[in-house]
Amino acid sequence: MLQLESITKSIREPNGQRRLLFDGLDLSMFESDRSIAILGRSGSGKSTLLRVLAGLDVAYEGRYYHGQDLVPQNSQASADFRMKHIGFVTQSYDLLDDRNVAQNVRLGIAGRGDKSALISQCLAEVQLSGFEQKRVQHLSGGEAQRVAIARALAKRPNVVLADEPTGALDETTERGILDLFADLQDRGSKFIIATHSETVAQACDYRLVLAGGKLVERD
Ligand SMILES: Nc1ncnc2c1ncn2[C@@H]1O[C@H](COP(=O)(O)OP(=O)(O)OP(=O)(O)O)[C@@H](O)[C@H]1O
Repeated sequence: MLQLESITKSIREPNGQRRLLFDGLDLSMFESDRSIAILGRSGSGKSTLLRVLAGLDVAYEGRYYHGQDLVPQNSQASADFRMKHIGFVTQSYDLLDDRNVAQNVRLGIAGRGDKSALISQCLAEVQLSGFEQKRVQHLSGGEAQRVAIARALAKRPNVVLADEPTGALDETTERGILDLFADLQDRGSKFIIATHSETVAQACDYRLVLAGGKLVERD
């Protein structure tokens, strides 16, 4: 369903030298896969990999397929691809402070018109019914995380990418988010999660480690 083939990407270090971040990296997520954890030490490229998968970073060599289609490597076409197929929960949630919860979830839905029923349904899915009018700066970390997830789910994406989704949360809240992910997977959503958390990794079907510019399987 998603396939990265021989992805190569280099970055420029602060000292001006180029470093090979991805060195012929391959990744396959099949229709039957529910969740993949991407592990690896800090700086190994996990967030960059998610940005490539989201079509946000198109500066790479190699091929990225979504189904039979090659994912485009120009910004406008890859933005269309992302809007259609990918839900992205970033490390910092990226909620807009000057809008309420419903308006933030609305940002994840394409097209015009009243989407309030869909917004309420998405909020119900993350156990935030009734939060529509709440200002985002009044949310707890766990609630903000769930609004970011609701926004990612609103377009009914093929895949949800989550970057360190429980990094700033306590253990109980982390458990709640993982239960929510499991529930969403039961209902057909697929997840690729970059994480340092062993708890999150163990909750995923597959664990891959990003090291030396490639993904290798871990038990
Ligand atoms: N656009 C860019 N230009 C230059 N360097 C970049 C760019 N994007 C990322 N990097 C560098 O690439 C390396 C990988 O960064 P990335 O954030 O993907 O790592 P990570 O594995 O997610 O790290 P962490 O676990 O700390 O979040 C880092 O050294 C980072 O500074």
